[in-house]
Amino acid sequence: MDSKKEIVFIVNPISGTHSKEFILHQIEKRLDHSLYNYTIRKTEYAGHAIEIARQAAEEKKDIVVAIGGDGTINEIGRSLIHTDTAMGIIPCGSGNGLARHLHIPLEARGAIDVLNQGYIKTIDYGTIDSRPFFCTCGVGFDAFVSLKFADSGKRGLLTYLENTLHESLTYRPETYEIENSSGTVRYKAFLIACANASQYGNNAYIAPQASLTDGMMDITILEPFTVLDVPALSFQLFNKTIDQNSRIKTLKEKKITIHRTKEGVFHFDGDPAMGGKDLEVEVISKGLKVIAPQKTKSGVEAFNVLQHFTDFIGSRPITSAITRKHKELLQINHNLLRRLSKRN
Ligand SMILES: Nc1ncnc2c1ncn2[C@@H]1O[C@H](COP(=O)(O)OP(=O)(O)OP(=O)(O)O)[C@@H](O)[C@H]1O
Repeated sequence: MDSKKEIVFIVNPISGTHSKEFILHQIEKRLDHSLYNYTIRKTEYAGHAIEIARQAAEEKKDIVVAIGGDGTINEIGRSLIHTDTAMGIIPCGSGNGLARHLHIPLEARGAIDVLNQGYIKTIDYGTIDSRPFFCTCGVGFDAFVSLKFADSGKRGLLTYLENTLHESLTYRPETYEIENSSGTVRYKAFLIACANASQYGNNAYIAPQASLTDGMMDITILEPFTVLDVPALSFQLFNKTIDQNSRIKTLKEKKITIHRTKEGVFHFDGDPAMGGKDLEVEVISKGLKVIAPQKTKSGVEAFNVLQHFTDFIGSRPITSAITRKHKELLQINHNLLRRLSKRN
């Protein structure tokens, strides 16, 4: 009998901005073929990964690997929860929030090495309005941006930044009530993020204290702020200290209900969905097996700072990459200032 484990790789061809051919080549070259048999499936439409992963779990495959971003991971993860099939990740999205939280290398070779090591850990997941999420979900501005981003037809950090800066100038905070087992509190908020993992992706730590294995959800409430707060908030978002900002309130809960004044959009792992006025958000302890590095190296923080930088500039020669990004950021700043001055 063949004692090798069975892997199904699911490739989302539209995730992120990179070609997937290099990754497929690396799988052929680097995956430990003495341990694994594998098949590769490409998604043909949104939601396809849910079906492929469900079938793989029914067929008792050992591992389903997402080659995509958090949206692909969400589709695969929700078909694998409470099964014996583990999820692997070769990060290939625009943000890669879950992969980054799990310290899975962002380049294919390192991610394949993690599969070869085959260490399995079991993580929590959440649900919002009965839809599973693995990284973050929420209402308010981030849900609104997820809708814009889904409509834009382009992916990537820059598209996200453009949408975010553009929309933040006109977005108005709303009033929400958060109900937990001990009562209900009212907040005026720009956004409410419910986090299983600590970040949205791109090392934007909206809930720096969040753990994937504590059975709890970290809730970050961003109250109304002014343009003057933006630099500190942006810095703290990437510096893992946003919870220290005076405009931020934090809660740790297993289950809440968010009451809104009207129905509208919410997001789960960055994908938008429409929901009613009342949204139940809950964390379910230890529901998904994932393949992840067994130990994170000491000096992870130093590694991350370097990673932020290399992720940002990509693999181009440093000088040309900096010049290109610099020009793009100058253009964004220019547009931002133009809009701000128009409003004043
Ligand atoms: N073949 C396909 N055609 C169109 N859409 C697809 C296809 N396959 C998957 N999708 C959809 O693409 C969406 C985006 O994928 P994903 O989130 O993996 O990439 P990303 O947004 O670039 O990365 P991240 O979420 O990390 O920022 C998913 O929600 C999924 O439903």
